[in-house]
Amino acid sequence: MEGGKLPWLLVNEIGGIRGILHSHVPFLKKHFHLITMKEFLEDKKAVGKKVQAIYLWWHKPVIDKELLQSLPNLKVIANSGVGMDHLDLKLVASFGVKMANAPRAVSSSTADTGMALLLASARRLVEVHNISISSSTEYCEADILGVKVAGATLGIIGMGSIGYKVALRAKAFEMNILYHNRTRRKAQEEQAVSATYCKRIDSLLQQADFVMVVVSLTPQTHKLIGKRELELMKPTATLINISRGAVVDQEALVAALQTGVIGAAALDVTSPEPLPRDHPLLKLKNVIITPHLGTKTDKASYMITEEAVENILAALNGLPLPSEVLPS
Ligand SMILES: O=CC(=O)O
Repeated sequence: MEGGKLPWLLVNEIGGIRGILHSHVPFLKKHFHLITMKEFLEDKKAVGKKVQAIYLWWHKPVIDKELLQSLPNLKVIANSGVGMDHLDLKLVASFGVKMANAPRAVSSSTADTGMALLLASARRLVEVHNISISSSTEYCEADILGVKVAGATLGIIGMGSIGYKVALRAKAFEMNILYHNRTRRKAQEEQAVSATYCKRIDSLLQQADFVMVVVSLTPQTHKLIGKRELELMKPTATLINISRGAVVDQEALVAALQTGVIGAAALDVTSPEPLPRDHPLLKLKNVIITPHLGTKTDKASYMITEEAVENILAALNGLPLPSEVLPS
């Protein structure tokens, strides 16, 4: 636990289910003395005084008042992703601690996840995979007919950097693109991806064959897609969620899928994650669920760590943080 002159960086653990990746350790060690939660808890007082930064790896460790109180020299918390809904931003700021996220690193891989879910749901990849590996590989064509993606309409709710990259991909798949966003994108950006702005979410929901939710979770977007919104969608439509589970009213979604109000759902996020093993969503044939795959690719996850290091070093050197997040 020596540490030398490098600043001390607290991480949840190294490797394992909730730990930073082993492959990132050499890079992190060039800049910091790494300390894990386990080491911190073994000698809270001595270690607590030395920690200047925390790197949150997929929401861990949990930041609460008690932890903040035991780290008197903490200057900055960097998050391994873009969504900050798991952090009490006001609480952290009240300790004079800065916060940063990693918006640059995540957009392409998260957009790929959205597109992968769209295609997998449209072409029923999970169902047909199961047929292919079952003992009887016979099937009736009528049972595996999918939805033609080219010419179908995709409605993107939330046209930030991830939504925009989804639109770029959807354009290449010859889809018609509608989007809804608090603020309209510039005309040249709309033209670049051939997207049409819908001021009202309702009109997007009524027209789309695929609705993809890409907004951040905030008090305003909590249960943005509820019973009313699902009922506006086409009975053949698919809902894809790559934002946060709580943006969709999950009970209403289960009912909509069970009763044919909508056709299918493909969810990278749920509430909670993972779902309890007896959850009705896990029993539906017209649902695909992935375990918050979002950004999880080799390059994106390394870039996230690079972005975190950039932010932490800026904070420790009293410089502006490239991706500072302020409490609203
Ligand atoms: O969930 C992914 C992120 O917050 O970047």
